[in-house]
Amino acid sequence: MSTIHKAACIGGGVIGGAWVARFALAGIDVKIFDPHPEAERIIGEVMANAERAYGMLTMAPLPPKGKVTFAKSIEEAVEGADWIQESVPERLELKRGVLNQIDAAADPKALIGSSTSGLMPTDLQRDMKHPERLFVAHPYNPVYLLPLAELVGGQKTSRAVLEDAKAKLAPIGMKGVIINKEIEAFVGDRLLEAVWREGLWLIKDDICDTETLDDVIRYSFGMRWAQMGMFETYRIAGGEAGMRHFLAQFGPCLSWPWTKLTDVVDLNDELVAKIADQSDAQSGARGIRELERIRDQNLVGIMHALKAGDDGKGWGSGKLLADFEAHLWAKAGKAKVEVSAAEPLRLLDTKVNAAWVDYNGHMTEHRYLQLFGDTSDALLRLIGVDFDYVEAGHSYYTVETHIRHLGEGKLGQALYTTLQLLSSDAKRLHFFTRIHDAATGDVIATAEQMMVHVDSKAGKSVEAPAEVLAKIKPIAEAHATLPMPEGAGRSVGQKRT
Ligand SMILES: NC(=O)C1=CN([C@@H]2O[C@H](COP(=O)(O)OP(=O)(O)OC[C@H]3O[C@@H](n4cnc5c(N)ncnc54)[C@H](O)[C@@H]3O)[C@@H](O)[C@H]2O)C=CC1
Ligand SMILES: C[N+](C)(C)CC(=O)CC(=O)[O-]
Repeated sequence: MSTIHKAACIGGGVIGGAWVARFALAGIDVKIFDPHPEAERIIGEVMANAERAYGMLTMAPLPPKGKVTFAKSIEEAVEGADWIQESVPERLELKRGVLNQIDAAADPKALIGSSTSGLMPTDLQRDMKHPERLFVAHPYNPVYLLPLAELVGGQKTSRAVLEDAKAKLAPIGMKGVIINKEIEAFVGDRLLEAVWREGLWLIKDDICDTETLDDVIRYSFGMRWAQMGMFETYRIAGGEAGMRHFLAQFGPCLSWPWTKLTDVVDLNDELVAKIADQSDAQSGARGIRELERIRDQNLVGIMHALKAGDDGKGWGSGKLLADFEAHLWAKAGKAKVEVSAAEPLRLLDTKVNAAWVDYNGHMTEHRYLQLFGDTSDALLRLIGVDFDYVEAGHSYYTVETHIRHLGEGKLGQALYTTLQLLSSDAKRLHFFTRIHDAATGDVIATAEQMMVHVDSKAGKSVEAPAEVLAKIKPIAEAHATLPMPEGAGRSVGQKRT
């Protein structure tokens, strides 16, 4: 698999800082050059929000975080890098100067991506000595969560470079889409600019205020667009006759006065003040980092929902997340778990993250089940029941769970889980899992569970194969000597009088 070994980020503002987080959280060392006097603080804050978001996004084993260092010059930053991402302000002359400097100092084989939102790559690469490796890699904010990068080549960009860039983005959880032809603002910003322009008119003409306009988006088509794009959505809107009927019905609207798109609004001081004041009234009570955290948590929730889409196969960005997680599990290899007769298996280490906390201010009940499920998944991987095994048509299904809540999990609290095998046979695994407070070792919850080995295609229980049973045997033998856990075999309730 084609991978990035070392990255350089030139410019570490809103977008550059989030590229740094994307690279570092994928385990890639990053060197940054940004002359801003507060660059380290700003990137540190973006990094903290990104780490918080990844804590919510996935339980898959992220690689050790890449080293993030600051260079004193472009030359120092790009030394040894095989992917260099330019994210300086959107001014052609400035970008050209920076890209020429990168080009002169970098390894000639290093890929150079520009974050530009709309400048043509042909214009950017004009004076470069190795222009074939320059392309636009246009991301979306926040880069560490939104997976898309539009890959756009200029006249001198090699097609192989675009393909290589696309391949190198996959292992960091991103989807590179190669755009056929260069055009200002590419595809995404062409669409966004159209909506933005129309929005400015609606505010200027007092049709609505910024809050109403945002509500119209987020309670309606904004939700649709997260899961299907424009054409698939409108195909459904055409009813059983699909897109042809949709076009026949709504095509005539194109000639109605529904849009002012051909007129550009005059963004004068008066309109700027009007929009800024309305935006302050709408969102000014919260700081930008707080808004970022709210946005990130919502985006994570959307991706989780989409991961379960299409009957669990995953859909759109959720399917991409599932693929990324499978890649992380495969890369991490088999976890080294100590099988001992002295204690249960320690299978999972985690922290209570913000999305797990409910209105009572502590970890909400279904997150306990999630941790118990993640722990039993870790047991299954240990005995060879991994993604390939499940794909081939067999698995273990949970048939019974009894959870006891003995303490609280608070935001940020470090936890670990342990699992004791109580009994097993050719079909069944019966085990007892504890969630511990990592600081004290105290048990805050337990679950007793039974799993049955199944032929998932036939939909019936069957005996596990010899190689799986052979891996269960040493665990069963070791755990046979452990005392029966307090609480095992309990049922819910009190005696009826
Ligand atoms: N903000 C957004 O939503 C998006 C922005 N982009 C693109 O990303 C690029 C950067 O935009 P933002 O991050 O929003 O701007 P920004 O203003 O937040 O950051 C730009 C950074 O570049 C630094 N810088 C200025 N001159 C430099 C130089 N000579 N060498 C190194 N660093 C230098 C600045 O100190 C600043 O930290 C632009 O091309 C923009 O079009 C792309 C997608 C979304
Ligand atoms: C406003 N913008 C043109 C810089 C936006 C983008 O380029 C993409 C995004 O994140 O919306």
